[in-house]
Amino acid sequence: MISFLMRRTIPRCRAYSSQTTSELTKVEVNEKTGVAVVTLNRPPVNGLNVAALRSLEKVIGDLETNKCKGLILSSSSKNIFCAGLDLTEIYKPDQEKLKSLWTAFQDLWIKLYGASFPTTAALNGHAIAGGCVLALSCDYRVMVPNSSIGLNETELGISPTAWIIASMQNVLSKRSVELALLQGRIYKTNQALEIGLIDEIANDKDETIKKCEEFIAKYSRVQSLAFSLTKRELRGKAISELTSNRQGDLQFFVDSINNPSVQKFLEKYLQSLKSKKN
Ligand SMILES: CCCCCCCC/C=C\C=C\CC(=O)SCCNC(=O)CCNC(=O)[C@H](O)C(C)(C)COP(=O)(O)OP(=O)(O)OC[C@H]1O[C@@H](n2cnc3c(N)ncnc32)[C@H](O)[C@@H]1OP(=O)(O)O
Repeated sequence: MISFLMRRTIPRCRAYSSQTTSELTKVEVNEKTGVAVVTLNRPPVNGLNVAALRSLEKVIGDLETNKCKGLILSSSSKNIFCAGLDLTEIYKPDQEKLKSLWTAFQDLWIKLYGASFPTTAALNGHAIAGGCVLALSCDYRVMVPNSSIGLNETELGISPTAWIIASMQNVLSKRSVELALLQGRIYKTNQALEIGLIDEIANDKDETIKKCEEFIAKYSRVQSLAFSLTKRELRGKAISELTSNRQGDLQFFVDSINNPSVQKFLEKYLQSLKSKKN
């Protein structure tokens, strides 16, 4: 359990106190503001396996319980926010693990997208596929230059489900969503800003966090209850639709991943990622 100690005399530079809940997700809470920096920590690329998804979901649940004032999602990697689902878990998958993976991803999205406090993504690097979904589930995105963000699922041979489309529709125009999803497009930082996929560019990781803090501070005069009820009104429909069709959504994912042409693509894709270094 994360405890919130509001010691107002703590100097600014020491305000964040480390409260590690797991090696996979580090949590630091600013004791002055009640804002939590949650850092994804699964090297090398923060690939999302069941343990990583569950760890982040638990942290968000704890932050809810402790009436967190805001969340800044970050990464311990130098140049990668998150490379999406762990591809090794969806290539030649164990069927039970595959189901657990998608169920954990659904659970995490429900918590993050529906969080009752302001949420931000401090994108210190690439945010691809599931990594982009994490960013889109937040209320605000700040990214460093020369990084990539987008949903490349159609390139992988799978199609985004309704709740993922809803997350993108929340942020982009209908036209931009169509182009982004149908083309499986990955955007560079400046292109992402142009279409509204991110909200701001920052020079480095520290600045992404500072800009996220500034965004969250804008809510200091807003009543927490009004904030959470309004957010629920805005986002509740997409969440309810997933909640009432979790099994169907899971089956669609499992069938998509088991499709032989998707498996064939994944084999080549993984090889191409590995051979980049040679
Ligand atoms: C309903 C049915 C459809 C369901 C899905 C639809 C909904 C969509 C929503 C969510 C989507 C979920 C699916 C996914 O998330 S699948 C994951 C897709 N991810 C990617 O395509 C990203 C692939 N990676 C990259 O492009 C690059 O690695 C990059 C992140 C840009 C970083 O590049 P770089 O800094 O050059 O690092 P490397 O490429 O050398 O990578 C370092 C090592 O990490 C391995 N790697 C990379 N990505 C992954 C990954 N996602 N999972 C596991 N491993 C990964 C890479 O192979 C290198 O390994 P090694 O050091 O052993 O060579």
